[in-house]
Amino acid sequence: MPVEPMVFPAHSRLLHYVVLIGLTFALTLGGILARPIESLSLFWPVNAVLAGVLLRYPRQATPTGFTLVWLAMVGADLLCGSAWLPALWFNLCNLGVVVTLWLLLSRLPRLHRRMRTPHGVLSVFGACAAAAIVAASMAAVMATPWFEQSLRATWLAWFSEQFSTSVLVLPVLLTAPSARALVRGGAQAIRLAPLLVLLASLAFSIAFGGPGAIAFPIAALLWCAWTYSPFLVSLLTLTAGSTLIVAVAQNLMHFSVPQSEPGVTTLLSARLGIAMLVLGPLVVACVSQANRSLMARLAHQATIDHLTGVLTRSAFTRRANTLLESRQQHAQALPLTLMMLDIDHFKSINDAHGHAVGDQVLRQFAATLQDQLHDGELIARLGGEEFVVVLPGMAPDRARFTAERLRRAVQDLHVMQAEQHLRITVSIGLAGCAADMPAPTLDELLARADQALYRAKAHGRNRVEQAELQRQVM
Ligand SMILES: Nc1nc2c(ncn2[C@@H]2O[C@H](COP(=O)(O)OP(=O)(O)OP(=O)(O)O)[C@@H](O)[C@H]2O)c(=O)[nH]1
Repeated sequence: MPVEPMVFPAHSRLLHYVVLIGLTFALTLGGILARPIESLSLFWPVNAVLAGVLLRYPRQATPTGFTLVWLAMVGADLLCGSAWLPALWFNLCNLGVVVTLWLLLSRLPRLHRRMRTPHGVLSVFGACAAAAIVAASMAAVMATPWFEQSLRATWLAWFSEQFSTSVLVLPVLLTAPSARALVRGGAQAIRLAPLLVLLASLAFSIAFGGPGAIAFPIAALLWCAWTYSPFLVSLLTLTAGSTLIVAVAQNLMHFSVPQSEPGVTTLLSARLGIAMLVLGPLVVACVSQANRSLMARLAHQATIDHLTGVLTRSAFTRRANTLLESRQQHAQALPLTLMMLDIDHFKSINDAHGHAVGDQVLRQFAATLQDQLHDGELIARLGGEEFVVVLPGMAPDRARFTAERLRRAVQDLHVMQAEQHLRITVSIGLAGCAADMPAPTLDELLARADQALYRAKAHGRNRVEQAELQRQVM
């Protein structure tokens, strides 16, 4: 889905444009001051950062916004002493990167644009390559008059720099969690081992040297990729990639490719190699994240009933069995009660008002029960309009009062339907064991509570019936 155009009040739009101009100006100034005199910078992250910001906050991605970005770049360049024509033209090349990335990526569905799918990661790589081709081609047009390099060498230098920088920088901005997600997620401990191994393998790459050494950190990066979030992995690929590029540029890794083709320098070859190297870890990071989310969703679906938000039958069975086993292990076993609850004449609600109203009744019924229960007490939906509650530490005689309270709360419940109040009642059967009695199995408890429930229905509904108390001594 493309990014939707948004309408904002004039003063808010103006403020956003001012922020965009300030950001562009500061980034460009920083980039120029950091680059060696009279040469192309080792990194020019301005274009990728601006594209990332505009993709995340598309309010200013308008013709006016792009023009202001260009003017701010030109202004910063002129301030640093560039001549007018090169400043205008080369910043138009830079703008070409921002606009191409925006045009190609803003049309992607959000999931792909935020690199949550392998398709998204590959699309970002493709868009970075396309943007680098646009900038390199534009720059090469003016290469001969302004550079002492050939057209081919200029094209290759621009392409390799723009491609590698975009591939390293853009994923950080696209995968960065929003402020709201950060607050919701809270502080989380991270496993340090993959990070430490990555740092060690980077140091080893530089110490060992040679062209093959740029691939040494790949194993550690893959370990990071299936351990950390895509955002953290993007930060690590940026750190690892830029460290290696600087190391190659400073000749710390002691290798050089023979310049068989004009313009193909050691740095250019290493830059392209390093850019391609980070593709694998980024894909792995997004696949593992998707896998983790899927597992969490499946676990949630298996545990929580989607309609009422209480436990499912299978989750209830697991937890209730654990409860009964732990009761058995105590020297002084605590009492315990299980209740079966069944809404009366629920079929007639469905028949008279429709299934959707029936669902609403089920939701409000479950919410009413949850309101009445305390921490540690279990509630689950066994199926249809039948629910079960377990009260650990409460003997059936006392639990009867709780059951009565639940019955009255349901009786007082008003479900609004087409401006009418719908009323329901519930029948409850309870069974349990007193303190120091042997723990019955869950199936036994359910069967006894079910018989009590049957009696409650038979005796006129909207009532509580209790099964015989288990009297056997442990
Ligand atoms: N709306 C809705 N209805 C459901 C759901 N699951 C089961 N039902 C309906 O629940 C009704 C259960 O009806 P019965 O078992 O005959 O019981 P009853 O009408 O409550 O009668 P008594 O239990 O004897 O008081 C059936 O009509 C089912 O179709 C659900 O998830 N949503």
